[in-house]
Amino acid sequence: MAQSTLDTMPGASTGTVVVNEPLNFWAGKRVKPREEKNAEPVFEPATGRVLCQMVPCGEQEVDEAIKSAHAAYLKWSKMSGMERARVMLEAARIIRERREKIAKLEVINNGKSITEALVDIDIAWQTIEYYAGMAGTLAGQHVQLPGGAFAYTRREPLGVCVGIGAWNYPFQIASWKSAPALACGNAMVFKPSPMTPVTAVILAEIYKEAGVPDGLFCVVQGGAETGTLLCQHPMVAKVSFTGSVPTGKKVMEMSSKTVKQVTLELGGKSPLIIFKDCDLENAVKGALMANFLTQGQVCCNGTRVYVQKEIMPQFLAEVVKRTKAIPVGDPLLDGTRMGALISKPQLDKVLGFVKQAKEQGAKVLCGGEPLVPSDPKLKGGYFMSPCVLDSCRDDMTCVKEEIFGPVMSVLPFDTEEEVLKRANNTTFGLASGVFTRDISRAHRVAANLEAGTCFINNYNISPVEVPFGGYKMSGFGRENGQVTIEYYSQLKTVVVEMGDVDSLF
Ligand SMILES: NC(=O)C1=CN([C@@H]2O[C@H](COP(=O)(O)OP(=O)(O)OC[C@H]3O[C@@H](n4cnc5c(N)ncnc54)[C@H](O)[C@@H]3O)[C@@H](O)[C@H]2O)C=CC1
Repeated sequence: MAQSTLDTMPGASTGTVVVNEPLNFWAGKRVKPREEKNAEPVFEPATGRVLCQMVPCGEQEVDEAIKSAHAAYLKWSKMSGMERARVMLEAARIIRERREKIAKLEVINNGKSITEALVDIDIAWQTIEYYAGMAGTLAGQHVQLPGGAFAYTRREPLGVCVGIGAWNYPFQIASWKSAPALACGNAMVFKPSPMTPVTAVILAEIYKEAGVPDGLFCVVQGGAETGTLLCQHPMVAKVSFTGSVPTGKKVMEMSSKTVKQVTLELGGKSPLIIFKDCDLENAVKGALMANFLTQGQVCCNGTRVYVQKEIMPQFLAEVVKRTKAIPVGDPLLDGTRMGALISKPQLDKVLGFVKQAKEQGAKVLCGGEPLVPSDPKLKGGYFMSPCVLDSCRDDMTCVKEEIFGPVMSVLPFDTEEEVLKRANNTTFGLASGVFTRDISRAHRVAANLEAGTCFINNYNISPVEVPFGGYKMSGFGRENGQVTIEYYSQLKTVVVEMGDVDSLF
């Protein structure tokens, strides 16, 4: 078996790691690309250096991976929930044991701070542990019918599921999708984003080491073409996708050809509403949490910050002071709180949003500029200073579109009724938040916000036990929580006659 990247990167620091191991995984091992001709460089965001080559899988490779997953599915789905749970708990244990190394590799490929990456890896093993716990609880129902007849339901897996991931949470997304899939008895073929190909294969190695049948969790590398092959493959029963709205629509359309089930976790432009009766200190902290995690590249970020007029001056003064104090730099250093954006095009796109906001009349209170850290090895990195925009209006591009970078847009409001209307005036509906000390108002606002999640007096808390997913064009289906079992399983009804057939003919 090829060496794991984790073994080849001892003492890794920013600017030193090169990944040479094959990044595909099926039939229980890393698989070299068939041909290298479409290889694309993958960059280390903190330095702009080439980290590895991503070689997309073609039709034959995708087919091999799916067939290998199907063979594993036939074995895995026959095991009891408790048997599956034991293997999954072992996988969770191994991840926990290697959390530092996995987190480091994630940072090197993604650019986020090590502090955040460690949290991501912890959430990953917790997700696997949580769904391992649920595997043994999967059960049907018994229904008594007339004349001694009865029916029962069996909760059965779907088969081979496909996971397609985004680049902002590479290892965590792979875990969020695979854990419930595997708990229910499915197999999964996962395609990471072409920009973050290096950690999903570590998860595949760990599942293998924990004892899943060969092929149960496969990784195929590639971009849109490989994703299309996965969505079109007749042996795939379900696609769970995380990414942008336009790609989500394509995934849904392609999956409809063979009536595959689909879960879509798409983008957002979530509102965070701060009332004058809030605890201001907590509201400011909440606004920072809502905007600046993972350099602002988070789908559920609360990027439209509505602040009641009376407290606007105090809010702005405090939020700007704290935003300016965020340590931006080498993401592998413990003291860093903001690393590099994912790519040069993403950085340019975000800076473009800031420029346009200024043209449309917004006031930059801080940040919004390219940043070159003093450490010379970081001079080619994709850094920018976190930005707070004031004097925003609902019709500005920065308030309407998902920026996916560290840019907070602040908007004033007068009344609850007015702010609810404005907050809901969007095609997105992933998340929302409210800060107030008035308990009735908090729940009334939560009930009236059109979004899959509402945070009261906090923001961006996503424990595995609670469902996560969107309203409106932010998608459908859920990840995490008990309900996700329903998105990775199907019910079979078995009707049992105990007497004679009462035929009408
Ligand atoms: N809501 C979220 O969590 C995310 C939102 N985004 C938004 O999307 C923008 C573009 O980022 P991308 O990574 O290009 O997002 P994307 O939506 O194009 O890509 C997400 C995943 O889908 C795959 N994919 C692309 N085209 C496909 C197709 N035709 N069929 C099947 N799979 C396909 C990609 O390879 C990747 O794995 C970002 O700037 C950001 O605004 C990006 C990532 C995550």
